[in-house]
Amino acid sequence: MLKATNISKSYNGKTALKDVSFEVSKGEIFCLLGQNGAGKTTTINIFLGFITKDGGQAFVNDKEVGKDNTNNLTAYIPETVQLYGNLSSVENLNFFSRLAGFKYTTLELEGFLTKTGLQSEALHKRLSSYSKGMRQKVGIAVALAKNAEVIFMDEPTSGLDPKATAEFTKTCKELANMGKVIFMATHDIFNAVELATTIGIMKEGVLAQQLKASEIDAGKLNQLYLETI
Ligand SMILES: Nc1ncnc2c1ncn2[C@@H]1O[C@H](COP(=O)(O)OP(=O)(O)OP(=O)(O)O)[C@@H](O)[C@H]1O
Repeated sequence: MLKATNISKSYNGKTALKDVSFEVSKGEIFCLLGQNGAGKTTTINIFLGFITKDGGQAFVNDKEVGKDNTNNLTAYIPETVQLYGNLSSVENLNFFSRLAGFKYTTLELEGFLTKTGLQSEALHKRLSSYSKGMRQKVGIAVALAKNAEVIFMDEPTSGLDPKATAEFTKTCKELANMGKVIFMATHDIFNAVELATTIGIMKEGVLAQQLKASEIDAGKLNQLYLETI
């Protein structure tokens, strides 16, 4: 579903990624930890085709990023989801779905939004009144409406309160149960243990650790993280 083979990337001679390899299967959630500047966002940006790599290969569903068209297979939810504040979530979703080539009825659009846990009272209110967690739900609905197979997220729990984080965790698990792949960069060790199937720890552009989340608890992961970085 998602495969990196020896990906490397430098910026002005400075290594950002070095021989990064991993595989993520259908229904898995991969949480990538690492200090600021470790290379997490660069990894995501290469898979999304936002930047080019210097070496190695990135595959989404056996299609190679940069050679085949992988745009419709992926969705991206940045830390702050950019949407139109003067439009409602239904209107935003309609706009972004059409951009991706999909046309839905209002009922279908409402269905995608409520699937993410958004309250039905909020669906026709302007986005400018939404909290960060609510905006994130609209971002997830866009990924669902686009029928993306792989959802990339950057710092998704940053700035979310504990209830919003719990709702987000529940939604991610539902997406994984639907067969989606979730690949996220995060600093949230506790959420990574709760959410991930696989955890990676990146150090200075190298994927230094890869482990099954079921094999570790938050205390041990925290210790391993501090020993690794
Ligand atoms: N556009 C760019 N130009 C030059 N250097 C860059 C650029 N983008 C990233 N870098 C460098 O590449 C390295 C990896 O950065 P990256 O943003 O991938 O790290 P990160 O792990 O996502 O960090 P953070 O947790 O702060 O988001 C860093 O040394 C960074 O300074």
